[in-house]
Amino acid sequence: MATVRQKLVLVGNGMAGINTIEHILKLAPERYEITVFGSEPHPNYNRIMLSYVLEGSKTKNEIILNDWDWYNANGITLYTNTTVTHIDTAERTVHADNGLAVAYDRLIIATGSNPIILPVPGHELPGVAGFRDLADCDTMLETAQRYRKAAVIGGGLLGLEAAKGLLNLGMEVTVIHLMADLMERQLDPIAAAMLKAELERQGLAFLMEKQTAEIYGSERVQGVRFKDGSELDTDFIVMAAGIRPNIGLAERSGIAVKRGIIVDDLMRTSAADVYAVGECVEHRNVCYGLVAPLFEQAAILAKQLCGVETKSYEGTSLSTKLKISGVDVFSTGEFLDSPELTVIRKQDDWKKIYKKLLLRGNKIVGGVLYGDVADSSRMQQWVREGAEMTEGLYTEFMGQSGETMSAADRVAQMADEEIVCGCMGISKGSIVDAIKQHGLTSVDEVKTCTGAGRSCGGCKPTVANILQHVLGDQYTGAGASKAGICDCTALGRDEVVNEIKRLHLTTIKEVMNVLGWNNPEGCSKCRPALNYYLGMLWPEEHEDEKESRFVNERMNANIQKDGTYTVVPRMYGGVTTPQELKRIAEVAVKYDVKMVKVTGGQRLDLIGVGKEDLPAVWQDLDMPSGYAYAKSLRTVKTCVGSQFCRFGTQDSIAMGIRLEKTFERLDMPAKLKMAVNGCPRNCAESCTKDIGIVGNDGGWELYVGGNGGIKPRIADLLCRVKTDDELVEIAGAFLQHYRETAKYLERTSDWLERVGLDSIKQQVVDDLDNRSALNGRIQAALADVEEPWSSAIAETVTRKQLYEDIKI
Ligand SMILES: Cc1cc2nc3c(=O)[nH]c(=O)nc-3n(C[C@H](O)[C@H](O)[C@H](O)COP(=O)(O)OP(=O)(O)OC[C@H]3O[C@@H](n4cnc5c(N)ncnc54)[C@H](O)[C@@H]3O)c2cc1C
Ligand SMILES: NC(=O)c1ccc[n+]([C@@H]2O[C@H](COP(=O)([O-])OP(=O)(O)OC[C@H]3O[C@@H](n4cnc5c(N)ncnc54)[C@H](O)[C@@H]3O)[C@@H](O)[C@H]2O)c1
Ligand code: SF4
Ligand code: FES
Repeated sequence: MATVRQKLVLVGNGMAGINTIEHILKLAPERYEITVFGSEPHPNYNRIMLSYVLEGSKTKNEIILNDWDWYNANGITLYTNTTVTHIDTAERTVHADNGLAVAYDRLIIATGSNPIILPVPGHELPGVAGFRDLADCDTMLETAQRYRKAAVIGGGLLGLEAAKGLLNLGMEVTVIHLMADLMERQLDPIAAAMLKAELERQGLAFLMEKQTAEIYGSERVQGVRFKDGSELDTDFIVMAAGIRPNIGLAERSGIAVKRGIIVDDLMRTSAADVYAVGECVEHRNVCYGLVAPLFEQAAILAKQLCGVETKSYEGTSLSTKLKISGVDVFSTGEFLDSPELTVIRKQDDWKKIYKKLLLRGNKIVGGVLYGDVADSSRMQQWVREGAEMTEGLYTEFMGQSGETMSAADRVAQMADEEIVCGCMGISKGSIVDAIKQHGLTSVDEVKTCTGAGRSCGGCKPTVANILQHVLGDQYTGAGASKAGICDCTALGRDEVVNEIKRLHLTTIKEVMNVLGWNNPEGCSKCRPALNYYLGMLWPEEHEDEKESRFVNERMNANIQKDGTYTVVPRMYGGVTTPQELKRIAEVAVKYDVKMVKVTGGQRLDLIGVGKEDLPAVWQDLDMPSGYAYAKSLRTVKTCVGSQFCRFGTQDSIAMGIRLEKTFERLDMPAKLKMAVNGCPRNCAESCTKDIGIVGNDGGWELYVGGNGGIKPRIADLLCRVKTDDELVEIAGAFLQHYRETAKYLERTSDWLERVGLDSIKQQVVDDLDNRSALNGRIQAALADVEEPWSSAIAETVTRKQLYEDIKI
């Protein structure tokens, strides 16, 4: 006879509660019939990642931790949009706001916290929001579309992440802070001042030591008035002045509460068989607001509920990292100087690096890092185990920082018990064991198997370094050819691009710092690749780092073996005029070029121009650059087509010119060529082009992925279209999809073989929403391109430095 399952009810579908259920499902999957109540309409999601949803580097779907199928597959009954209003501890039943009553044998309360909304006059006006859940995120995203000025009240972790998110959305943001120092609960005044200076540099404004007295406005928020009488005009206010444990339900139901729901070391509340976990809890007079302690509590509670022997919960020593790109700040344990503590400090105002350790007696009790946080995990370890300071540890801390060590050395030096993933409490040793035992080969596999990287994602670069350390050359995340990056990092191309997106990294230096590059300067492989990925991801924000480009792209001309250059002006669609030809001839004579050559792409090449003459040649030609040197659209070769050819069914010249004018100048992963033909006779040879177009009676055929170079490949038919506009739209979607998913230097022919024609068809032809989104993004990127020759002529400094070797 099957055993009857006990009824387990969870109130609160958030991170701590569901983490407890995940443990229970592993420990005793048959033990409970599980019911979950959640006030929000979503399945369990990663609240930490709301900061990334706000800044646009993650979608809402991407932050779902357990989707609807997970609940079904594990036989869990989930009531979303349903708030439990009362617990009858005598009847062992919970009652919800929709009239539902569910009996329990065991009950977990995991109701989290609520943001503190300052009860000042005007706090109920439209335009005042908290930042706690997906609904708040939606409010902020919508507001940023319609309004310009935002104020964030509270300069703690949440306030600063909210402020940076709103800034990235294009708002003017002022942070209003009560205290003299930002993040005064985690940082000392020195680190706080460095942080403020960096955030000001990134564009945030600050009003310090300001106490909000009133929010004013007639229909919606118009401004804030402070106790000192000063005011700030604003269209929107985010309150991020701390959180308060959500204890209303427990209190109403007669369960003992103070600031939080009181629990003992086994997470038991004052009511029989009722447990609590997460931010709603008060344990030994402490309420937590970070996931690491909550996950520790969850693991202990799950064991307790499954009858597995467990240690008791003794509290957690906290460490924090701010999730803002370009700002590396870390704090653990105690962080303020005081007379009874010994301070070890290293401050470098030029490199903007600050490190501090605090000792009570000789025991390490806390510390702060700013600018270089590579030592964070070992520092956390020292504090966690209450390590005694020794000569060896002192030299380790004051000497070579983890940042200047190679990644391999850093990982090799880590002790097995050193925690790599602070959120989930996972050590280097357990990651190494999992890699070896389960044959794991990627960061994602480590995440699925061990949980490391599942919360804030901050440990992923270290996980990648451990994979490389354990697997050596077998780790395919590394190595130039496979990853599209190089040996300066253990991360693969997709991991690097995803992290750039997730962390909103905007410069090459920042990528290398934040993602723990082995070689702090990078190399000739990764620098151009990163420059491309950054420009592709952030077309408006990224400032092209020209010094990271290959020489031909830096010079806007191809260098030849004798040190001279070639100049190829644009001839859209291969069409020129007598006037243009005359000018080209005059320039060729004036600058004594060595040869004038007709290229395979239907234009003219002036070969043998001296470097110092380049700007003058471009100026005299008065034609745009043909990009013959660039990873970009080179030529659009056209046949004669219906304008003149007897067989022509389509105007290939007009279409070729339109395509060239639409897509020229945009950076691509590799060089790119097109051809347009007026009929299937295919005189302009579409089959060997990245995009080859063939006209027929009913419209156009679009071929992709052709190549006529070292590795010839005949293009595949992508689709047939009826109108010119549809053709340009699909070409745009194809190009953007290629830009976003190809490895740097990967031609469309290799890319197509790798990702598959069917998948490309689905993304750029069949999925109309995606097609239009891709077009939106390529248009945004095209809006930012400029003509390089005229820019070089206009910028005197560039001109002198690059072409005349004059140091300025
Ligand atoms: C923007 C943001 C960024 C963050 N970043 C970090 C970070 O980088 N690192 C870190 O460690 N922590 C971070 N945190 C904090 C972290 O997200 C929380 O500590 C964690 O989510 C708390 O988990 P919890 O399960 O206790 O509460 P929650 O995740 O809040 O879950 C509680 C759930 O219970 C529901 N609920 C409440 N009452 C009821 C009821 N009566 N009936 C039914 N359902 C109910 C709520 O709607 C909610 O969905 C961040 C928080 C935010 C908001
Ligand atoms: N990266 C992370 O780890 C991260 C990110 C976001 C949120 N969180 C967590 O979410 C929770 C909420 O974050 P938080 O920043 O709101 O809480 P917090 O308590 O850490 O910070 C609140 C800040 O608001 C300031 N403040 C209070 N009253 C104010 C007033 N009237 N005017 C101006 N400033 C005022 C305080 O001085 C304090 O610095 C915390 O538990 C935090 O740990 C963590
Ligand atoms: S492809 Fe057709 S239209 Fe174009 S030139 Fe050749 S025959 Fe004429
Ligand atoms: S440190 Fe946050 S997920 Fe690993």
